[in-house]
Amino acid sequence: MLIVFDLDGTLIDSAPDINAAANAVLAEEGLPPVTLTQTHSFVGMGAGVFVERLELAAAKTSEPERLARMRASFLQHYETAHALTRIYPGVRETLTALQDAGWRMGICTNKPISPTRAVLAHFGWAERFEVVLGGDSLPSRKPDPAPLRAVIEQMGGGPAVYVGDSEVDAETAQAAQVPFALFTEGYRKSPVPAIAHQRAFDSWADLPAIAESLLPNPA
Ligand SMILES: O=C(O)COP(=O)(O)O
Ligand SMILES: [Mg+2]
Repeated sequence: MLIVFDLDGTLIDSAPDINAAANAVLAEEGLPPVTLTQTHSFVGMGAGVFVERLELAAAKTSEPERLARMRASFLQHYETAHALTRIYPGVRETLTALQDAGWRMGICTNKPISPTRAVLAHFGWAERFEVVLGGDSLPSRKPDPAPLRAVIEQMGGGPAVYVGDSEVDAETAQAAQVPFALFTEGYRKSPVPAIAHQRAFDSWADLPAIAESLLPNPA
């Protein structure tokens, strides 16, 4: 029994730090800041797309040189951006409950792998997840199913469940043919019914039963 998690907006509420890193980059360029709500809407497709969206929102234009500068600076700020990040309520307890119930855990995120590892270490989770793939770990990233498939394969295969907060996660799970549990309190942009999912939840305490229900019935 494998359970694979998305990271930003699913296990952790990292948008306040991403927002602060984004606004530090914008300030360096003499550009106006973006709001936390705007940051929510830019997250999901990895850091490269995030900075593209950021530049366009703040400058209204895209300039290759500025974009390259902003990307490099963003990654630098991102590396240590933990102070405002919080684990969602109930996540720690639920991870322990899942482990006790025999689930093995992995992460499939579009966050670059270096800040991913840094934030996991910050929360004492450096060893918590058996396999962790970031948005730049493979040539493709979500919604391509390859990273999710790779996490499952590297964990040895078998029945798996994916847990995420976004349209991108839903699309990834569907393409990988992995049952999907949608955490509704993250950074999704669409109403819950518009996002393909098998089960939805807003309280982490509900996840163990939901995950169980998503496994294929024993023959
Ligand atoms: O960094 C992003 O764009 C999204 O990260 P996530 O895949 O963990 O939600
Ligand atoms: Mg997410």
